[in-house]
Amino acid sequence: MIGLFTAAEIRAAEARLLAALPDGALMQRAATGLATVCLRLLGRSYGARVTLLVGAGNNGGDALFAGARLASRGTQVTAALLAPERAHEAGLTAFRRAGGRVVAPEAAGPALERADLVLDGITGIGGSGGLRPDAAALVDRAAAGPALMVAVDVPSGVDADTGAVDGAAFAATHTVTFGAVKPGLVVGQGRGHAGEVHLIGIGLDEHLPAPAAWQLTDADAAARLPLPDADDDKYTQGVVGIVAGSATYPGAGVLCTGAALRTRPGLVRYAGTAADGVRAAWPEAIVTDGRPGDAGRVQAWVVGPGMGTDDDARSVLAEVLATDLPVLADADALTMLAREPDLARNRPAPTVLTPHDREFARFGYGPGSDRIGAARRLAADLGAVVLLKGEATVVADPGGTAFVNATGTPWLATAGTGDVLSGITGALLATGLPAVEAAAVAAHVHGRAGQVAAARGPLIAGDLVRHLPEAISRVRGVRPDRLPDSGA
Ligand SMILES: NC(=O)C1=CN([C@@H]2O[C@H](COP(=O)(O)OP(=O)(O)OC[C@H]3O[C@@H](n4cnc5c(N)ncnc54)[C@H](OP(=O)(O)O)[C@@H]3O)[C@@H](O)[C@H]2O)[C@@H](O)CC1
Ligand SMILES: [K+]
Repeated sequence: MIGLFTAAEIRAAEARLLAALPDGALMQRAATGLATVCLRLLGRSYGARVTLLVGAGNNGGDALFAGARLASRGTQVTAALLAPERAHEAGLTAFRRAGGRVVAPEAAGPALERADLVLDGITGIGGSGGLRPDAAALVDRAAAGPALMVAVDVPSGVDADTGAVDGAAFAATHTVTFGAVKPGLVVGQGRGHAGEVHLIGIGLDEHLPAPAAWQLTDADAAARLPLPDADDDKYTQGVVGIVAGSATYPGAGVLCTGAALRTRPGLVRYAGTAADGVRAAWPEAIVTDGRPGDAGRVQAWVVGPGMGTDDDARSVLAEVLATDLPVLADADALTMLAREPDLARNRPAPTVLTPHDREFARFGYGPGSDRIGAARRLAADLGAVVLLKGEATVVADPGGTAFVNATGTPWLATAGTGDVLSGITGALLATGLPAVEAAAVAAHVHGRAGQVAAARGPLIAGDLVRHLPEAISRVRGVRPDRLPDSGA
């Protein structure tokens, strides 16, 4: 798992490390790693053109030292200094000594128009709020040019902790970040501004606290996806119950049940008024048009997608939440829970809520630009796991542990994809995974399914269900055309 660390946590760790190192050593580590990534991206040093945007802090110092390294290898490097009298002194000396050229921001136009790569060293973890006008103007000019855009540590104008962008910000294609990945690089608007993130180790790890926020890799997700073994039967691999869809709108029931089936628990039961549609689509499911209590034993429930919000729906929701089983509540169930949050508050078994922004807002919290903070707050309030959907979906548990999903794609923003996510999550809850992990792994797999489906063309929700087996195999690192014979 990849730990995500706030600016305050990084500063505290840096302070401990700095005390043990000679002056400037840490910045040299950062600048060396930064110059190495730039050279790799440029593909050459001699004859390449690089322009630095340099602020008055240590972020500018990193850029100047990296610029010095590039200049000494034959790259033409120009630095636009936003505050010449306050630029990092040792960095500027090294830069000039290596043959770097310095210009005022107003005179940076030609250097930006000709640059192969622009290095953004305006602000890093010390930045706050929207970029000031002079910095914003420089960033705008850089964006108009043809260069590869590389951010130093954090794209300037992006909040390192939350990913919030309040005004102008550097839109990077690559971000070279030091010591640890910051949440703001992977969540909210920051994710889109950071581009590909390159982590440079500077020896911080042993000084960092235990992370409160994580990103899963494929290997982390794969380790949590159960594989059947010789002793398993259909009841030992998890039985999930689905309450979704209606007689008039069976679609949500069909998608949710299909997604649960294709996540491969032992058994999927369906209870609800979309029974005919679900039965026709999925002969593998055990279907009743009765109430959840008529469905037979399950180990987790999914309730909500397309079920409506009338009195019947409310009483079915209450019945499911009154069980001592894990429950995933989505869509119409969230609308009802926003009115009556006590139904979900502090149940004896885990509850997972999966709102998108508008559903989240009905609980009265925003979510605003701090998506991790918002998910944590609602989770703590309700004593439930909250999965806040987005391009980078956030999962938080009541204790504050959070996961930011890395596999999202904008193609997932279409009708029915939420029903699919609910089915996947419910199936994983039924296998006994801790609820916060079930939700995080489900978001990961759902995103991979989106990527697999989108690679074939514009996707609809049913494509996600069809491609789930391939997505799960890919997460496991198995190429679908090289799957071993079953039983091998
Ligand atoms: N500690 C270490 O050893 C190591 C640290 N490292 C590096 O240091 C970075 C942190 O450096 P830092 O603390 O100096 O802050 P930094 O990110 O340069 O920002 C301060 C500057 O931003 C400016 N500014 C602020 N808001 C602004 C706005 N809205 N719009 C415009 N400007 C704004 C602010 O202006 P001022 O308020 O002073 O006028 C000041 O000039 C870190 O991200 C990493 O890159 C690495 O080398 C590893 C070793
Ligand atoms: K920066």
